[in-house]
Amino acid sequence: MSVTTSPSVSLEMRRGEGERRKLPDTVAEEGGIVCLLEGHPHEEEMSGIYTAVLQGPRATPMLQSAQAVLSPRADDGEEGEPDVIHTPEGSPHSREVTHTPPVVTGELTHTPEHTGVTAHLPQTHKPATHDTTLTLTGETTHTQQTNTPVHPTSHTAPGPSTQEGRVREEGGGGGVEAKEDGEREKEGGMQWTERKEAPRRNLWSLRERGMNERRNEGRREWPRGGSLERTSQEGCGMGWRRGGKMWKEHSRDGEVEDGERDEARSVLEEEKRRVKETPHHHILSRVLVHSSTSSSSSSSSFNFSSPESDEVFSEGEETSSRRRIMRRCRSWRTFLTMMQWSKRRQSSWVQLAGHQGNFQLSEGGEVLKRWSETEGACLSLLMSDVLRVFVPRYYGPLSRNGNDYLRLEDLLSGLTHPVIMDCKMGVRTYLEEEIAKARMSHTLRNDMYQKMVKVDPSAPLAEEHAQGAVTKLRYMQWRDSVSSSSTLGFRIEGIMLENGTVLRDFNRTQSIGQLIDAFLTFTKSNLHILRAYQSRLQALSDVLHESEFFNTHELIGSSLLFVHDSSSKANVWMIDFGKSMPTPEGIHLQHDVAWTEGNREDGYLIGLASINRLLAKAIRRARGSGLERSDSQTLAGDREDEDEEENTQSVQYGSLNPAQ
Ligand SMILES: Nc1ncnc2c1ncn2[C@@H]1O[C@H](COP(=O)(O)OP(=O)(O)OP(=O)(O)O)[C@@H](O)[C@H]1O
Ligand SMILES: O=P(O)(O)O[C@@H]1[C@H](O)[C@H](O)[C@@H](OP(=O)(O)O)[C@H](OP(=O)(O)O)[C@H]1O
Repeated sequence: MSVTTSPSVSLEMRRGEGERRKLPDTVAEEGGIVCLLEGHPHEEEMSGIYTAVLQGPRATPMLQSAQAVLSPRADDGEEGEPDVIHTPEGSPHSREVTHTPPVVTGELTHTPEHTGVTAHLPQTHKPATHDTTLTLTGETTHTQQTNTPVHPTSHTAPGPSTQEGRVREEGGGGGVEAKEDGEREKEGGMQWTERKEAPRRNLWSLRERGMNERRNEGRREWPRGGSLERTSQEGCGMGWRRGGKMWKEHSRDGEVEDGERDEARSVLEEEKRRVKETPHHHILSRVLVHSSTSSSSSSSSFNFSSPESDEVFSEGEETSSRRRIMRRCRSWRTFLTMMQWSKRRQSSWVQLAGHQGNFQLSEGGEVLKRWSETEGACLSLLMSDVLRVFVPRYYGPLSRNGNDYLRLEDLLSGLTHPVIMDCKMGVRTYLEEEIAKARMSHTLRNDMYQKMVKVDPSAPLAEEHAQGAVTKLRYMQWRDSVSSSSTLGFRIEGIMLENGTVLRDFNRTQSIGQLIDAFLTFTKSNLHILRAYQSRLQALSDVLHESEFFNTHELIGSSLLFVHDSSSKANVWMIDFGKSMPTPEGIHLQHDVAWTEGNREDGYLIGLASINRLLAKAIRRARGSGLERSDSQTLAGDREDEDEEENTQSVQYGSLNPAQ
């Protein structure tokens, strides 16, 4: 069987600001497999995961992301599965790959002189009777998410316009062509259906638009205080990783034929087994996690094995180590299968802080957060509060396979290389009820003792060392006191930089100077971004004073999520209401005064004011690097202020009152 993909396989790379590059020297085969041959001149830059846009009437939506590195070598092949690359002499860019695994035999020939790519495919693949064009974009874009119910919006647009399509959509013009289901099916005879609702708008779009509609939709779906609706008919498979175990749901949608699915599944199992035996690698593990999801799922789970671990794709990875790891992925067929099954949309989504395994990326620009009655109630109220513009949209609860979730707007959706920072707000991160509980029972936590010792071996008391454990309250109070929570009313939980590096070591980041440095690192001292944050926080501050929700709730353990991307737009979101409680009758919180047990004050506004103050200082310092005379004088003045503040930073807004 011979299949021709035409007119070309083009691969567009978008990394960094405005950088776009077409890289035509790639190899593809039907089904959306794209690989970059080892030694390809762009191999290094191209390493990464790319989102594929399948086009053409018979393009099967089998691939949504692909690792654009393939390093099969003759000597890497397992017995019975030789992978051979022939490099025609004198033709550095042209290679012939002959693949002869036991079950699948096939051949891919790439002729860069021509625009076409010819693929001789094994019989196990479905025949393609029409031309197929495959385009990869090396960036995150939610519009390509093609879980069964979602059709790639770029179906009628060439790959490079994928981004443009999204931008048009953001602009509110609805520029992306969206055809009705029937039309699509007629057109291509495809088995997928179009999701009529346009994919989620971008973070930066005017959020008011459609908000009421959404809210009403939310109300319809789930009356406040009502019970959870089962909405598993959404039918999207999803994987959830918990304690290293993966369970799967399988979609009812059968894009991939059963035989193929079973076969691929067994190959996948084999690969998982093999990967277990190989050292963990960020890129590979991410690919594997993705490919472990059900075949027709666009959902995926992220597993951050420890707060320090960083499974985010690291672009700073050493090339040779990348190659080494990818070589371990040596079965051509397995690799292809992994790619084919990697059906989730590509996203830079990361869970920066919080409980591991609490989130899943879902389809349609949503994330699923593990259900919490308290958080659900807060989000419900917030959707009709003035604060709603600062809160991810809440689409109601969702039950799936016996698990309940909150459906939330994915705040990273549509962003290219987002840069994010999570600041936990407030002068304390535990509820007063937790103090009462701690008094009743002295449950000891070894895990918290371990975390404590890791940060400061001298922190536990002799008794705690002896028992190798601490109470949760003790740990939480210690956490608040060694970070900037107690003194400044907020602390940095984590930062993800543009290149995917995740910084989480802020346990003891407490001084003004350290925090300003962190802000400058986070914003790369970009004045535009710093100012954008400042103005967003000012707006938040104004709205908080108007908010009924804020007036009537104690916000504990809630975060502000700072997000910007390469376009220098910046936004701040209020997230995590899992411990936000309605204040008892008769208590009216001011949010900007010190906490003493019983007054329930959370110090949220103390934190906000501190961040604002630090941003102002960071701005002055960033400006100072411009070396205008007046600025450098101000800068020197600032430094003195900071030193002074650092020395006088003993005010504890959270009055430590250990219960033990
Ligand atoms: N709506 C969202 N969109 C995108 N990312 C999100 C969203 N909500 C949360 N996150 C990511 O998940 C992380 C943890 O969120 P959150 O604080 O809500 O989780 P949690 O498990 O309740 O935390 P904690 O353990 O502190 O209570 C955030 O730092 C952020 O990176
Ligand atoms: O950030 P760290 O240092 O890892 O510590 C965690 C953090 O304080 C969480 O807020 C807390 O969950 P809650 O806010 O929900 O209580 C969690 O308690 P937990 O382990 O009992 O979940 C702590 O382990």
